Amino acid sequence: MRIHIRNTTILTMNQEEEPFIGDIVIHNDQIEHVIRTDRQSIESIIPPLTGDDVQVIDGTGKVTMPGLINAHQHTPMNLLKGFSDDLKLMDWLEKKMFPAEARMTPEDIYWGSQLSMAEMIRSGTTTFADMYMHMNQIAQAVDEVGMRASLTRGLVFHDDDQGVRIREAIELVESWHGQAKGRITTMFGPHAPYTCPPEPLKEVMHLAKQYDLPIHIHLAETKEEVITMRERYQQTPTQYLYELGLFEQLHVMLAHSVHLTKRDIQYLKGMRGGVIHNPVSNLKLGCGIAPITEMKQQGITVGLGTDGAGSATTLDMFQEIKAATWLQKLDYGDPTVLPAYQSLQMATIESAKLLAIDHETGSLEAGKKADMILIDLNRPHLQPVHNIVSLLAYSVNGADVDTTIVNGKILMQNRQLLTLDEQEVMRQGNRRAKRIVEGI
Ligand SMILES: CSC[C@H]1O[C@@H](n2cnc3c(O)ncnc32)[C@H](O)[C@@H]1O
Ligand SMILES: [Zn+2]
Repeated sequence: MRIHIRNTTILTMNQEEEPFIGDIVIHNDQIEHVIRTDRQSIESIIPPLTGDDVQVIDGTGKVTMPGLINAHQHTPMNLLKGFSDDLKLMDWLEKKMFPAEARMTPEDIYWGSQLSMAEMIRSGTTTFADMYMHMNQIAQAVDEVGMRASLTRGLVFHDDDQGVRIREAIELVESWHGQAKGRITTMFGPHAPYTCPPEPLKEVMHLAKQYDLPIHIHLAETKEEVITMRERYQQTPTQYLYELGLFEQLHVMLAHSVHLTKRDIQYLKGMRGGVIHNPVSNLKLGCGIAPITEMKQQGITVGLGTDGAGSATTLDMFQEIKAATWLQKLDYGDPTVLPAYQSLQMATIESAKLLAIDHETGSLEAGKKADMILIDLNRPHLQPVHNIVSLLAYSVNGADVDTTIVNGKILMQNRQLLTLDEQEVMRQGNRRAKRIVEGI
């Protein structure tokens, strides 16, 4: 099966290549050709593609770019969006989220994750990293819907149930890593320094080494977290992880990383993996501005994620792209800081590096998996077209995405979702959300 996208504006996100007019040919799950037709006729490069096994997409007036990669998510939390706003992180988490999550059934998780997948596909995300519980249900939903995902059983350690959660984390890895035609990968997910004492954290690190898998963890999200860690361990949260050998031994994805000292940034220098910036969630919870410009200057990879819809309130990665660049400009009082292209890199190839799947996705190159989106520029807010990169970073919204393709399969075309029953997902989501939050 081939898909031929004709006469589109292509932004490959490969080594700072400028956008160009061309064609893309997808063969099964892979990109077969990315062809510049502004310089050569397509017929001089490949024979005409015709017949039943070729689907042609007219890309005229559309930009084709790599699918966006949301590197930090809690997909079922979409069911908790908007029920408790304007609270401090710890009040929000401990008084509202944890009690609501304790009421969630495996079916709630299945439908809640699909609600998020519908929103992500609609707004141009093709891959996400998830940390939650009942991960079997999320993996099942990923398999059915067709997205690419890195799945992690979140581990919050209480004395009583440490063994159960670790067993669930191992079961997820053993049952799902490499499944769904290779679209699912897995990691180990100790939740955060303040919920993971040294002994269980060392056990998780040992497992990650044994299975040769990365770690996904929250870090230094609030000032309060820094105070708590100083009281408990006389260390910053980053120093705590560093002293345990985490950055030396493993590929690690660090969500948030807002409150880092200069020395903390030195601890991260040279690490495998890097930092996931979550600017909208950090704004909404009043956490602060992560020092991502400084981290990037030190060679640390910085990707982008929304966090759960419970805090971010939307899963539109185009909002994160804007927030990321604008917050750095504001922080430095300098509009030249974090230019548009770098912000797009964070949402594509840099996030792919964090998920350790940059050999497969994150840029449009022959041989990579066919994960891409088409954005319709035929709208007043996207005209005139002076500069494609500027439009994508500063003017496009998720609702401008026309087509979403993952692993060579079209998940949305002309804004119609093709692999999930959107009405049923919304009906289930609404019904279940009401029951979960009642009385909390
Ligand atoms: C144990 S599964 C993951 C766990 O993380 C919680 N969570 C959601 N958003 C945040 C955040 O911004 N900081 C820390 N923890 C967060 C979620 O409610 C789950 O319980
Ligand atoms: Zn989170």
